[in-house]
Amino acid sequence: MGSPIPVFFCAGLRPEAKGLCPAVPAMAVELTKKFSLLPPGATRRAASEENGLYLGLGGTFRRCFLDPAWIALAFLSHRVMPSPLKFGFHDFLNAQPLLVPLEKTAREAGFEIVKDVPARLADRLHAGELDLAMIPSIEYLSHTDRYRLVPGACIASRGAVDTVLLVMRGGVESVRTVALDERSRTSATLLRILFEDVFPPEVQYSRTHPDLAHMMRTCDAALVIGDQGFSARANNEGWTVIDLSQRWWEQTGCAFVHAVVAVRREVKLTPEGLEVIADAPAQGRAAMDAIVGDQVEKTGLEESVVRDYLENKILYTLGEEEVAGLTLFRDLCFQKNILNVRPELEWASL
Ligand SMILES: C=C(O[C@@H]1C=C(C(=O)O)C=C[C@H]1O)C(=O)O
Repeated sequence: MGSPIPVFFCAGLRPEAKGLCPAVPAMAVELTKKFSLLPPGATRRAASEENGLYLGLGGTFRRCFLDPAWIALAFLSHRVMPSPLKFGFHDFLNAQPLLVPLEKTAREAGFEIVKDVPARLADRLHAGELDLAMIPSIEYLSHTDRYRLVPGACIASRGAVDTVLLVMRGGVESVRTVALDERSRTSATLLRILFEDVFPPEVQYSRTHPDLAHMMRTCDAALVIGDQGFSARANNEGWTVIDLSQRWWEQTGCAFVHAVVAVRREVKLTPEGLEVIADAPAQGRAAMDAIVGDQVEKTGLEESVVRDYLENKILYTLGEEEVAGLTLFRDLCFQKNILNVRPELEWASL
């Protein structure tokens, strides 16, 4: 039977929904919300039945049939079925091996995927508009009082990542202005950690739209992340390009964790929810050929580039080495007064 039942139940047991009733706006809203849990076709099935009760659908009511046996089942499933949790995720190329499997399993795990760029996801999670999200790791570290870390999945790298790039017109000593990709929080912080003592002290930072040509016209250097990183190397006008993850690796010998899944402390994850997140890296690996094929078509990049990036450059499992890298990043942020406390990493559990 599955998830359609609660909707029938809601409609059926409300006195105002019985018979050929007029639309009751409040009820329509409630039912419409529940529809996000319905598998495709359920509403059509409901609407095509004869001789029954009326079901709210997008502000109107349609006739549907209600079997008494469904009522009992519906009663039980209705009681245990929560509204979907809003799960924010960025849509960069690097996220696809997690996003593709998560989008497949989201509904049954009780998630609704919401896409945005990393910095906006962080703001939306902070505002309570999202329940959990893949956010820049510095955002998790800055708000450990409000979030817990979800085990299993992350966006990390060990050595060159190819897409977190500092682009400079001249040498580091001549950098006075740096344009920061406005979608980034972690890499902007990593730049400070790696280059604060190397850039001249008067260096000024500004957040801008990630258009490298414009950034380089208006500033001496630019920080770009995500898919724009690929064009930064291709359209290089004699600029110096430094891979920040490679630099981090050379200086620390540690993995770097760019983004993590954080859940608001007041949000309870279900065992299924935790499981699909922890399982996403393996599911992504299993579906890699199809993901690479789709992304080659979507991005126009060479297959070898996409495959190397997704299979070798980006790491998706939040394992021990990634946690060690995240912990070191936290400690350095604390030393540099970017964090004013040195927070413990606290995990989301059942
Ligand atoms: C590796 C990358 O990591 C990204 C860097 C982020 C940041 O700087 O805040 C956020 C999400 C990550 O996906 C990349 O986008 O190239």
